[in-house]
Amino acid sequence: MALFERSEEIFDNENVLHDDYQPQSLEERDSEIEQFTGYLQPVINGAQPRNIFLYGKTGVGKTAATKYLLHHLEEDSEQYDDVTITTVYLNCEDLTSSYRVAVALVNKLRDPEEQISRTGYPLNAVYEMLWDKLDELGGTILIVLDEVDYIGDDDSILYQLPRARSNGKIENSRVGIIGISNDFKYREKLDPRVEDTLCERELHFPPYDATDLQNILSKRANHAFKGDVLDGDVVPLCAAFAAQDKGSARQALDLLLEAGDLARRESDPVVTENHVRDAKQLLEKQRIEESMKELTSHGHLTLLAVVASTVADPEAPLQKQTIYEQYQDLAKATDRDVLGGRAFHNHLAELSMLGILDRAKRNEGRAGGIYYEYEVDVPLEAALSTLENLHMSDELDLDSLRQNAQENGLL
Ligand SMILES: Nc1ncnc2c1ncn2[C@@H]1O[C@H](COP(=O)(O)OP(=O)(O)OP(=O)(O)O)[C@@H](O)[C@H]1O
Repeated sequence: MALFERSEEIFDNENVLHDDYQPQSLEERDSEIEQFTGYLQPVINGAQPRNIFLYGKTGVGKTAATKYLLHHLEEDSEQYDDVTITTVYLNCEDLTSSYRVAVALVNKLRDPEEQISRTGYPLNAVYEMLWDKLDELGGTILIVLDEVDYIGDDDSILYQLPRARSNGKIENSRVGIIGISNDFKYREKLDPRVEDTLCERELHFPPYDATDLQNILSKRANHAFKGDVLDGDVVPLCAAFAAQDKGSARQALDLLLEAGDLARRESDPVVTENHVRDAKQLLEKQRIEESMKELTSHGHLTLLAVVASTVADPEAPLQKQTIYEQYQDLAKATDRDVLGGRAFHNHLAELSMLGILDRAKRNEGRAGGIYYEYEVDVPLEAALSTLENLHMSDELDLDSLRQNAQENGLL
């Protein structure tokens, strides 16, 4: 008997729900697409392209809209003999300096046999190679720098590229940059000269609400699933969960895919609301586990201290001192050096930044000053089961913690 057999009950084409699938149409983004199209219009007119900056939280369609419009722009430009467009897409996640971006651009533009190595050249030499290649290509060259904030402070490329023509580095081509970021503070951090050029035109993508997400999901679900395998409340529930959280289409699609996958794994003929709820728990647990990998054992103990303090007194608002006392006991119980207050505070801040804890600022009036209250911002079950899977759980009695949590109605 074969170990693997093709299963055909649930999905028609599950790839449609994957992140890298490029949808044929974009739902609920009419006004953004209209504005974006207007910004790209000079390209078709054979004029100097605008530099465009797109921003908005993760999963709200910035990349999808860019790829969708550039595809149409290239296609529609074919009717004009005097317009040639080259588009280059770069995700800057691993490109944390101008040097790296410049090398990546040279290599994207050059043929495979002419690639350059990622080290060993002076920056100016790489820039020269880049100008030569851009000039050789001619026409309009649109460069998408996704996650542009990863480039960091060493961002001379963002100054050089848009000015390459006016500074006489290139003659035959017109270069336009499309920068994309989900870091709202990025703009403020830019050198004013870079900001002026990079953000010549800007476009904000707001989070989706539940109705938007329902429409996006329904369209995809039609292609992804076999007819009649989705219970009526599955798509609305995925949309509602994602809207409550971040308003991200990616999150909603992930949830729908995972729910379908669960139904398939359990050999159920229909995807139901329960699959969605189980999928949500599973994804949350995976997300916490992923984030926890970045933490040290003191970070793990800090989370455990918050969980233990919550279980001990579920109603009490948690301040740093209470959690710190729990943490000290836990660190001693596992034979670790106890961190000082400041270092401990940094762990609380990091857990908040990762979205595992919620940190609320409180103001005690004139005398008391400002302080923070903390609570676990993910399902307690997900936090606890993640902690139970860590090595150090052998050194601690997490069974009784789980039992107490159950007795207090927290699980
Ligand atoms: N309006 C939409 N219609 C159809 N699919 C969409 C829409 N918006 C987003 N998606 C889909 O959601 C997923 C995430 O979108 P996208 O990658 O464009 O988000 P993003 O805003 O660029 O996020 P990030 O900043 O994390 O890269 C993709 O699979 C995309 O196809």
